[in-house]
Amino acid sequence: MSDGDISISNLEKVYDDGAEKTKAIEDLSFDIDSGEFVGVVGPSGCGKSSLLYLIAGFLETTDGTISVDGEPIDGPGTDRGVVFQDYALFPWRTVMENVTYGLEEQGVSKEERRSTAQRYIDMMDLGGFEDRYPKELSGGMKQRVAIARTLAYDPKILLMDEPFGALDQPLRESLQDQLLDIWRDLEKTVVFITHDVEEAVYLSERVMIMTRRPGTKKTVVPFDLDRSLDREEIITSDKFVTTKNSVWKSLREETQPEVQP
Ligand SMILES: Nc1ncnc2c1ncn2[C@@H]1O[C@H](COP(=O)(O)OP(=O)(O)OP(=O)(O)O)[C@@H](O)[C@H]1O
Repeated sequence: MSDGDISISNLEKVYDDGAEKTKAIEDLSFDIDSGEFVGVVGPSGCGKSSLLYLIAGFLETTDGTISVDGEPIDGPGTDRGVVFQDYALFPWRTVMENVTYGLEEQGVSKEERRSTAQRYIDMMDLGGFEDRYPKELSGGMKQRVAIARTLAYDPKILLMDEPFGALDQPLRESLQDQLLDIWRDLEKTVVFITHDVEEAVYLSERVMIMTRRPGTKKTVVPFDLDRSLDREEIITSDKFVTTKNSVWKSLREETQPEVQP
């Protein structure tokens, strides 16, 4: 049985605010298998966030379809969880109350909510911080709360929009490794947007490079890193370096200003 696969077919997104139309995405087709980790990179403004929010069901497509497990999506659903760069926590709720939020919405009993939330709080190394408020936490901790909150309602698909973009390098690295552990243990499908080519290659099994706006799939680079190795061995391996260079070159073609004749 498929569980968390995504099929995107001839997707188009045009924003129309009445005065102006902006075509953000044009004729994008792409399939993601259940349990796969896919990185998405592309020039600024090429439609990466739009793509993610279309998959999330926050935005309506202008044309084309997005299906999850063969069913066209119809708005947001608990089969898909979104993690934003700016955490989007509820400031008036404690860590525990933030993490139980989705379960409250699902009508889960208080006892079960707390035990489920505790599992993900512990998984994200937040034990002892259950009663803290977001303003009392560092950026890395806030993002761990946001991830725990999303995992708590057990979506099959994690949609991540530059989730580590605001964090410094050591924190980014530790959250990247934590995310890889979660992905392996919980077998989620992950779509991960980033500006950072190294991050995309380190985390993913395939990277989709988008063209400049209107964004579409330029190319997809698949690779197979030896995940039994540690970070340093991976990022210095020939396969990693070659893959990173090929993604970088492809991206650069899209970000360089067009050559005038
Ligand atoms: N609500 C909106 N109304 C009008 N235009 C929009 C809206 N949201 C996004 N756009 C435009 O659509 C295009 C794609 O935006 P989007 O945020 O999806 O790109 P992005 O690749 O995620 O950008 P970045 O890398 O800078 O975050 C941009 O030109 C943007 O200005």
